[in-house]
Amino acid sequence: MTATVIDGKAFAAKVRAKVGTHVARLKDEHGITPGLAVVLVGEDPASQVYVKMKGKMTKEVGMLSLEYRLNADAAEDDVLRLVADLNANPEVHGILVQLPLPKHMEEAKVLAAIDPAKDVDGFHISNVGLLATGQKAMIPCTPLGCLMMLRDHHGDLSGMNAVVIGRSNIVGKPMAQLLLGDSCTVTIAHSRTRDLAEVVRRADIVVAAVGRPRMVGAGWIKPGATVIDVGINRTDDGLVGDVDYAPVAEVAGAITPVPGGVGPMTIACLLANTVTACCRANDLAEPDGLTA
Ligand SMILES: NC(=O)C1=CN([C@@H]2O[C@H](COP(=O)(O)OP(=O)(O)OC[C@H]3O[C@@H](n4cnc5c(N)ncnc54)[C@H](OP(=O)(O)O)[C@@H]3O)[C@@H](O)[C@H]2O)C=CC1
Ligand SMILES: Nc1nc(=O)c2c([nH]1)NC[C@@H]1CN(c3ccc(C(=O)N[C@@H](CCC(=O)O)C(=O)O)cc3)C=[N+]21
Repeated sequence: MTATVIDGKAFAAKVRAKVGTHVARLKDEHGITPGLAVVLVGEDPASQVYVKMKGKMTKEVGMLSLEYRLNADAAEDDVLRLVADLNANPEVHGILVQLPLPKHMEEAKVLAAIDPAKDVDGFHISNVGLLATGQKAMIPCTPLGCLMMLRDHHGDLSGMNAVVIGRSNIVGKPMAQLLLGDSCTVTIAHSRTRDLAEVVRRADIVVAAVGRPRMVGAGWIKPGATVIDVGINRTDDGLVGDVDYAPVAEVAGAITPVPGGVGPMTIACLLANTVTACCRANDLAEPDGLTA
């Protein structure tokens, strides 16, 4: 048996098309162009690639794309001032500060400075708290993209056993919250988890967000389980996920590839969140199916 490949690239294109339709409607009917501002501090090559991809796709769906680049040795205050300007700028509906920030900056402080209504990453503690209490929030893009693919593949997720490997604030924890919100029985595993293989073998849904190339092997997977690979690891063999793809695909029921899985969905969800933020800011109806 070979797993169904969940084509994140194709799914992301559909999400972006839907976003584009709404952007056109906001322009035609309300004279509003949703705007996304991306802030990049420093010259990390991977971050530069993502920021470039984000800018290109933002423009493709008809939104305003603003990019701000600061030197790696910029002061934290420079970033805070820029964020304050963007908070006050009516053309900007979404603000993303690319992570990680240089070590001399306090990430939590910078994230807390972003207007929660413009926090399209969903990293502000207000949005984290709203998600945790089941209220309307901005949802982090990577977990949102994973949830969309899972709902599309399974329909109802209620009662399924989900294991999330990784407990970061940007992927693991919000992913677990979303799965709980869809009534999964959720386990969060991390570096101190005992007998990870045995924990993962109980899962109907596995989300791997670790950052260790090909860590999740075929022997960990319950036959027929759905495997979502969030990992992006650059190795000598090129870009690989946290899942040992070929052997796992022999056991799993469905699997996302790397590249072409979660990554493109992350960017599509960023655009979706920007439209959602723009609609909320203007008291307009939100498009269906673009948030959790
Ligand atoms: N496709 C996309 O759009 C995105 C992809 N990514 C990728 O996803 C991966 C995870 O990212 P992120 O959450 O930011 O990473 P972090 O490094 O912040 O978190 C990694 C998590 O994995 C856990 N972990 C590390 N080693 C092990 C192990 N041996 N066994 C079990 N758990 C372990 C850590 O546990 P502990 O907490 O105990 O240290 C931690 O909770 C990376 O490859 C990253 O590049 C990230 C964001 C977006
Ligand atoms: N504030 C903030 N928000 C983020 O969402 C954020 C961030 N900081 N810092 C870095 C991580 C990483 N991330 C990715 C986005 C797209 C792909 C993506 O599209 N990947 C392609 C491959 C691209 C390639 O070849 O490198 C794919 O998987 O098919 C990957 C990773 C967002 N992140």
